[in-house]
Order: sequence, then C-alpha cells, then structure tokens
Amino acid sequence: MSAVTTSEKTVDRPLPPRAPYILETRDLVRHFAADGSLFGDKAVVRAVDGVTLGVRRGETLSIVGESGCGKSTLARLLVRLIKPTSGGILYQGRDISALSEREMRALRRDLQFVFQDPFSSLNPRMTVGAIIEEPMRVHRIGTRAERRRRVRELLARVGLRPEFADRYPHEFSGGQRQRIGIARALASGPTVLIGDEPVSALDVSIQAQVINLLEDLKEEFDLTLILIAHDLAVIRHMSDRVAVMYLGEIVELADTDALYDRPHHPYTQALMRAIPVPSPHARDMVAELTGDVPSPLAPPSGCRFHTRCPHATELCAQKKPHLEASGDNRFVACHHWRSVADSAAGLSEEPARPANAAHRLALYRAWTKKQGQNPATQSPTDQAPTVPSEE
Ligand SMILES: Nc1ncnc2c1ncn2[C@@H]1O[C@H](COP(=O)(O)OP(=O)(O)OP(=O)(O)O)[C@@H](O)[C@H]1O
Repeated sequence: MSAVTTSEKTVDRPLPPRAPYILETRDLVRHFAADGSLFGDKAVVRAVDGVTLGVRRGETLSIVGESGCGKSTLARLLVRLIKPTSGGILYQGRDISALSEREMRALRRDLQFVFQDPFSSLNPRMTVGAIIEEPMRVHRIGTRAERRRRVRELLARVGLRPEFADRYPHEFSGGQRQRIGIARALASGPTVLIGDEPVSALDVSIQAQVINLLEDLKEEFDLTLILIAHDLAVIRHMSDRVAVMYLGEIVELADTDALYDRPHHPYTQALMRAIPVPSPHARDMVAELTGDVPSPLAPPSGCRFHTRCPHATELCAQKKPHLEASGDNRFVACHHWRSVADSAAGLSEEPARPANAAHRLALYRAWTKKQGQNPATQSPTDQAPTVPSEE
C-alpha cells in the first residue's frame, strides 16, 4: 500500500504488482498534414513523435500535458481509432498498428474510449438504451432480451435509474450524460478503458463524482485505465503512474507519488507550480511556465522544451535528450535531470501546492459522500443540464 497524505487525511492506495504490459507503443509516430499546406508542401504537424510506453495490466496510467502536446492523438492511437504514421502498438503482445478496420473490429470490444464531451459524444436521435446496447449489438453479445437486461444493469451501475433507458440524451445533465457514455463503454466488456479528459467538461463538484465512479468501476470490472488530462490536480489521487507529454514526446514517466514528490523534469516541475491553489499567497504561486508551446510544425532543435526551460544550456539546444531510466522506476528526458531533481526539493517542502490539490479532491469526495447523492434517485427532469452543480 502507498499512503497519499493530504492535510486532512491519509488515503491508502494499493499499488499493483509490476504486472505485464497490456498495451505498448514502440517509437510511435503520428504526423498530420498541416492545415493550409499548399502545392504538395510537406509541412507536417508532429502530433506524436516517437513515443515508447508500456501500460501495465490493471494500472491507472495518466497522460498529462498542455493543450496541443499530443495527448488525444496518443489516446486515439492506443485504441487504434487512428493509424500511426510509423512505430508499433502492441495489445497483449500482438502488433495491432497495421491491422485493417475489419481485423480491428473484434479488438474494439476490448479497447473502449470515453470521450471528453458528453454533449456531443451521444447520438441525440437514439434512446439511452439503444446507445448503451449498440456495442453489444455490433459485437453480437447476448440475445435482445439479455442485452436489454444488461442495459438496465449498466445504468444502475453507473448511478442512473434503469427506466432512463427510454429517454433521450438531451434530457440529461452533463454528469449524467458522461455516466451514460461510461455505461456504453462498459457494455462490450472491455479490458482497457481510455478516458480522454472525461471530466474536464463537467462542473468541478461533479468531476469528483465521475472520478469516484471510474475508480469503483475499474476495480469491479478489472479494467486497465488510461486517463488523459491537462490538470495534474485532477489525476493525482487516482493514478498509479503518470506520463508527462510535451510537443509530441514523453518527457517524464514515473510512479505518481514519486512524480509529485520530486519531479525530475523542468516541464513537470512547471506543471506542478501551475496547479492553482486557493490561498492568500496564491499570487506567489503563479505559473512559472511562460511563453506558448512552440508549434508542432517546427519543434525546437535539441530538447523541445529548451526554449521555455529555466535550466537550459547550450547542450539542450543542440542535443536531443532521450528518455532514460533515472532509478526509482522513473524515466526522464533531460540532460540535467540530476540537478533539476535536486531543485524540486522546494516543491515537495511546500505542501500547499500539490498536497492542496489532492486535498481539494479529498474534500469533494467527502462532500459527495456526505450528500448521499445518488443520481439514480433523481429524475432527468430534476436535473436540468443548465444547473449541473445540483446533480
Ligand atoms: N486531424 C488532425 N489534422 C491536423 N492536425 C491535427 C489533427 N489532430 C490533431 N492535430 C494537431 O496535432 C497536435 C496535437 O493535438 P492533440 O489533440 O493530440 O493534442 P492534445 O494534447 O490532446 O490537446 P488538447 O488538450 O487541446 O485536446 C495539435 O497541434 C493539433 O492541432
């Protein structure tokens, strides 16, 4: 067990044993033709640019980074919603990177996706029951009666009334729609669930409810969970490991507690400092991450972060650092990680920053439990989408 200490309480989180990888990527690359490329211009967006990563069976791995760093593209590659430009994707040891759509169809049952936007990810013309049943129908799971029974079970399991199956998505609030999306993702009995910013479109109090739900479902359905997030605060308490992405590359990959306690990459440190803290000293904690992310059309030479890095030297502009093992089950891509890691000591000594983020979530968890809120007891019309905080 690992103990995550917040200023309020200690949350015990069992660490999974070092399970084998269920999903792996090998030097994975996905480039897109740049918008407005003219006359056969070869301009390419290097959305994912050489990612090698292993996801352990049963773990929760979060992928974080600023907008545009390639998180969603990597997520889509992992479940082969899109094809890589080059590199490998291995599911249970089998290379799925070049499989045709037809060959992928059977695997889609195992690899499911929860989208960021519950408002647009559900077909408005289908009933909730039909939406959740669809994956079972596509994969020919069960008889019609069995599928309908399963729809009602799944609705109850995600905290909604079984009779909601006959309603339409527009009748539900954002949090409820995300629960419907999760029920649909579970319908085919997946092994891996990828959530692409599954809570970022939701009101902050509802975020905690959906996060709690995902955590519970992960245990119950024996899932491997991959979460995409731009907010380090949201994913701390539920991730076993965190991968930090910058401009199409992974710059640090570590066990969650180690990453938050002593980030080794200057970019991870900057993201930590950018976690907003509701405190009178908040002005001291203004994000130190200055400048925009450079364009993935023309990433900087050498280390891609060197143009924004307070530790950058001449070497960083010239030579690309590769992801190297730094000891504590961690990988980091920085020429100067040893001295940078030492400079992180100040971060962990200031509990107000990362600890408060976890503390906030702990409070939300306590709050949702105290309210005894069970959306299954509320009708959809009680929950107008415009007042999601009442969910
Ligand atoms: N279909 C596409 N065609 C062209 N460029 C694309 C396409 N999809 C993504 N990109 C570009 O690839 C880069 C990475 O995008 P991606 O959506 O993966 O980043 P992200 O980290 O998930 O960002 P966000 O948090 O904003 O969703 C961006 O520059 C984006 O504009």
